[in-house]
Amino acid sequence: MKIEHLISQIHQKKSFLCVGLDTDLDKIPQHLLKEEDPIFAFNKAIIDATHTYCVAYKPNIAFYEAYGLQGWKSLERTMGYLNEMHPEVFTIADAKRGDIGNTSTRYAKAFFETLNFDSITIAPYMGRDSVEPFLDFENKHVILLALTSNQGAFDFQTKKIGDKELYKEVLEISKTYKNSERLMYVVGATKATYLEGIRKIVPESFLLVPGVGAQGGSLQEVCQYGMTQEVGLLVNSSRGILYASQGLDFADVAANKAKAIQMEMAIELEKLLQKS
Ligand SMILES: O=c1ccn([C@@H]2O[C@H](COP(=O)(O)O)[C@@H](O)[C@H]2O)c(=O)[nH]1
Repeated sequence: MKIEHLISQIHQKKSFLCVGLDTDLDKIPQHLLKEEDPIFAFNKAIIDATHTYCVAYKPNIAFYEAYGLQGWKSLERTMGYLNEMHPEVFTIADAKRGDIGNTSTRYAKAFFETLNFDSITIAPYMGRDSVEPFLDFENKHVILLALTSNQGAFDFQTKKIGDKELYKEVLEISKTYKNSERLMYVVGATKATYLEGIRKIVPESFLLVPGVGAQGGSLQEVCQYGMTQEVGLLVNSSRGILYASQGLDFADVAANKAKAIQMEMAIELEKLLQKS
């Protein structure tokens, strides 16, 4: 998907919400377990209920790989459904891959060609030749982990190399990669105040921001420090939407949760329009 298409969706839907499809058989409503493919049945119900309130879906691949071949089939069906029924939504494979070049190319083919995702999350640790193979694909995007939402982010990402923190080096150096205009970055909502500094290095790049909802990050703070003229944000919520109810009404309750976030986003987008 072209970035202009994503931006136009954000303005049309007044939303920059990404719904995380972290589908866990231990948490989905019991009545779905009798379905032939419970993961897909749950995802389809969630997509049908939430697609008007969000612009992106992010299946976290771990939740599918955990169920082996059946999980992978459910992921394929979910992507097939999204591509056919909602081709306007941006899709993110939260896979956190990255390896030596020829291996990265195979990962890229798996997620961009076989599964037809628009983007994939990548760990930057193996450097340029592990990331650039993913950047070879036109209209596909690489979302590089910069400053993650978890506590462990402080183990390495904020440590200084010389006078600069590692996550800032990731941002600076990755801008020199071939096709770097296809890069986006992950920054946790729990690290919202860091966004001001991050925007000095990547003023226009889209940021995928997980960590609102279950992890306690603030949408308003993320917007205050991270929003650009072109919005530049995709804010993810997974458990806060998916598992708000485990009863028969789960999809309606998920829709209400997504709508509540979308309405807060509409206010932030209105503020942006007022400023310009
Ligand atoms: O820094 C990161 C990077 C990825 N994630 C992923 O996002 C979702 C968050 O789920 P919630 O239920 O909304 O907390 C999940 O798939 C994580 O693996 C992240 O949280 N932080």
